[in-house]
Amino acid sequence: MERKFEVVTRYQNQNINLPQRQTKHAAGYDLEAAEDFIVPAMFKPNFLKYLMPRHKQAPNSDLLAQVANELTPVLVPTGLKVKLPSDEVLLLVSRSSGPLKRGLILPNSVGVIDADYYGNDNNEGEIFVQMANFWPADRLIRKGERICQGIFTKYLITTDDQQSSQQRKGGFGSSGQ
Ligand SMILES: O=c1ccn([C@H]2C[C@H](O)[C@@H](COP(=O)(O)OP(=O)(O)OP(=O)(O)O)O2)c(=O)[nH]1
Ligand SMILES: [Mg+2]
Repeated sequence: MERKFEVVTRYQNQNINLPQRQTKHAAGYDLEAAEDFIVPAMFKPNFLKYLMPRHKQAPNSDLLAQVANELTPVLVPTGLKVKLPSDEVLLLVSRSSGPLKRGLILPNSVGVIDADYYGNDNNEGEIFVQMANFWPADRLIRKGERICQGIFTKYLITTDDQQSSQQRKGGFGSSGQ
């Protein structure tokens, strides 16, 4: 059974590089952003004063809505999908330089790319990297910037596992809350 990255249809002919390992024994395949993308700052100075406990006035609801909107992590497109043997998973993890040099983190800690995500009816199995930026200024990620690394591994199931044939229909909450 194959294990390989492929470019999704909507990014064909757009100079998407397939992930590579950087050194002979590197465990991670570095994934690049498929386009320029802004990761908004999580903590904007003008928001912080409203979130501080000593602030006396009730927070303005418009501002709170704006804060909630802007604090939402973004999904950075990679333009990639991954074909996997059915007993394997691709884990997206941070590069150690991400938080240190760019203020960028994966707010979901580890992105889990399931084998049955590949080719799903909803989005073809396109991999997105969930990102947040803890520096106080918005951050422009450039197309081609290496934003995380993917680690292939096997997963185990319980001896009395009940799952049989449920088809995956997408990601990011497709199976419900
Ligand atoms: O960083 C990520 C995490 C997930 N996914 C895709 C692949 C994965 O197979 C699917 C579902 O991920 P997960 O099971 O972690 O999320 P969920 O919230 O449980 O969604 P669902 O209900 O669709 O399983 O979303 C990504 O593209 N990037
Ligand atoms: Mg899930």
